[in-house]
Order: sequence, then C-alpha cells, then structure tokens
Amino acid sequence: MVRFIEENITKMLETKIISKSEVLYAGGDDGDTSPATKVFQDFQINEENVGGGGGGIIRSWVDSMRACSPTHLKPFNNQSSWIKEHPSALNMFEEILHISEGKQIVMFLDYDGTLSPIVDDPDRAFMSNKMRNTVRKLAMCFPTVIVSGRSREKVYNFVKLTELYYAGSHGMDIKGPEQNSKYKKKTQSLLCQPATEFLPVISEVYMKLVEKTKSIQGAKVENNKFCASVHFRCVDENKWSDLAHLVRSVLKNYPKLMLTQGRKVLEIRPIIKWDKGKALEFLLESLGYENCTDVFPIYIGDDRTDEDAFKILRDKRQGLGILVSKYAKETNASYSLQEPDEVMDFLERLVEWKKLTSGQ
Ligand SMILES: O=P(O)(O)OC[C@H]1O[C@H](O[C@H]2O[C@H](CO)[C@@H](O)[C@H](O)[C@H]2O)[C@H](O)[C@@H](O)[C@@H]1O
Repeated sequence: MVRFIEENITKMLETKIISKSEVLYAGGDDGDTSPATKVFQDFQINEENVGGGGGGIIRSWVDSMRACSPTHLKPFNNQSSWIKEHPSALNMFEEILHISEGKQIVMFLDYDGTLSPIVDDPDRAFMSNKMRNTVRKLAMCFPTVIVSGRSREKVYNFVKLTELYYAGSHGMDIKGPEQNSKYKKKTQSLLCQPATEFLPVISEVYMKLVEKTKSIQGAKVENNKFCASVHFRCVDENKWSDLAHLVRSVLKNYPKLMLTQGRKVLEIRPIIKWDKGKALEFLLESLGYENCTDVFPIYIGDDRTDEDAFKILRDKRQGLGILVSKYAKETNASYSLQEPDEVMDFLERLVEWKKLTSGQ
C-alpha cells in the first residue's frame, strides 16, 4: 500500500493544478508560467482596473471575508426555499435509510463546527465526551473518517479515538486506524501525504506570517503541518484589510501556495490537485470500495472546504452530503443540520438503527 501511495504521489505532483475549492489567491510574481501565476495575473488585471497597489486583491479578499461573516448571512426559516432544497437530515432520516438500504455506509466527519462548536480560541475547540462516545459507537458500526483542515496530530488530540481514520491538513495527511478497527486488515499501513515536498515552505511561511501579523490585535496563525491558517475571528473588522495586506505581502513570494477561506480564517496551502474531495475518493478506494455501487458515503461538514467532498458525492450520485449551518448558503450538500448537537442526534440515530437491524 505504501509503495502504491508513493507512486501515485509522484504522479499527482507532476500534475499540480489548482484545487477545486474556492481559491482567493495564488501567490507569485516571478514571471513563472505555472497555473498559480496565471491566477495571480488575473488578479493583477483586476488591480489595474481598480487602481493598482494590490487594492483589487485586498478588496476582493475583504469582501469574501465579510461575505461569510454571520452578520452578513441570513438565518433560514422552515418555510424558506433553501431549507426545502436542503432539508434537515433529522427530518429526512427515514428517507436517508431508505436510499442507503443494502449499501455499506462509510462516515466522513469534519471536526470544527461539525463535531465541536465554533469557539474564539482554536486551541480550545474541545469536543464533548458525549459526542466522543457517539463517534466511538459510530465507528463500531461503520468505517469512520475525521476530515479536517487542522494537522492530523492536532485533530487526533481533540478526538482521541484510535479506531478512526484521520485526514488532516485538508486531506493532505491521511492515516488509517492504529488499532481496534474491524477494517484494519485492509488499511493497516495506510498513510497518504501527497504534499510532503511543501513541508519546509509551509513552515517558513508560517513563521513569516506569525512575525508579520504580530501587529494585528486578535490575529492568530496556526501551523497545520501541510497548510497554515490565519484566524481573524478576534480581529476588529476595521483591521481585516490591514491583515489581508500583510498576508498578501508574505504570499506574493510563494507561487506554489494558494489562499482559500474558511470560517473567519484564511487558509494557506500548496497548489496541488488534492482536497477533501480527493481524500474521500482515496479513502473509499483504500477501503476497497472503488467503483462499488453498494457503498454509501455520508459526509458531514460545515465549511467551504467541505464543498469539494460534497461535490464529488453529488457528481457521482453516490451517498450524500450534509451541510452543518444555521444560515442559507450555496452548497453542493443535499441535506442540512443546524449545529453539532443535531449532528450528534443524527449519528446516534444511525447507531441505533444499525444495532436494531444487525441485532447487535
Ligand atoms: O476542516 P475543519 O476541521 O473545519 O478546519 C477548518 C479550520 O478549523 C479551525 O478553525 C475554525 O474553528 C475554530 C475553533 O472553533 C475557530 O476559532 C475558527 O474561527 C474556525 O475557522 C482550525 O483552527 C483551522 O486551523 C482550520 O483551518
């Protein structure tokens, strides 16, 4: 398995392209003609249109930062067309069971905002013991993967369950269970790290970002191993543009990195054709479900980066995506849940149903 992964990593790195998730910016101003530079040139054209000096880029970043801020989003009510198009997975539970009938369910769970509530301090995003117990029971019923933008080590330290699969750094760091998994035999040596060549550059950029953003009160930079995050949840909205300027001043020297956005966070990652959707496909393949019609992946997530996985499922007409949100958002998910407590209820119901039907 490890050799297979190494061969594929080489192929993947040869075909570096921009990830499908929403790219705000790709760094670089060195005349290189890589796809990253092409994106940068597009931004330069915009800059000229609005007067140069990076104003265009920064304005579009700040607009995007504002667009996903709750004060600019509308909560849905039960009559809205959004909730009709993305009904509650709890209300539609029987229907979900019906469409998954006879198929092997595989669970994919994002961490922040899905298993743990969003909090101001990313180091204190603890998961409740109740949720941990639910996920433990879930993993006894179905193969279960935690997919996160955080480093694999960090998300493991929050979840602390050895029997799960973990896909950290937006899927760029995948590892199979250490022990206790029914599925262990097939995935014992599972390790996939398609962006190892970027480790030194991410670490360098992380240190530069820490230094540069020191002056912005409330900004926090997080090293997620194969990617980095610049948090602006605790930064005054008037300072968002200053922060964007500083981040850009670092990124412009790194043509092989790009910027995407999550919930009050700017995410810096390598430009490779790899994202949470690719991680989902890779894991299904590793579990032996490639091209299987009798597998039913359920992916639950709250963030823009989860859209890559929702889209894969939608395009393949396989399984389903569930968006965790209190707000109407454009999404490729089919169903919705409002918050982590509802996620827990949904997972509990799946466990109960599995116990009943398998006589456990
Ligand atoms: O893929 P995810 O597991 O959802 O990771 C995305 C980012 O999650 C974390 O940040 C988010 O949660 C924090 C704690 O609740 C919150 O303070 C922050 O505003 C959110 O964006 C994580 O800290 C980031 O590194 C991830 O990129």
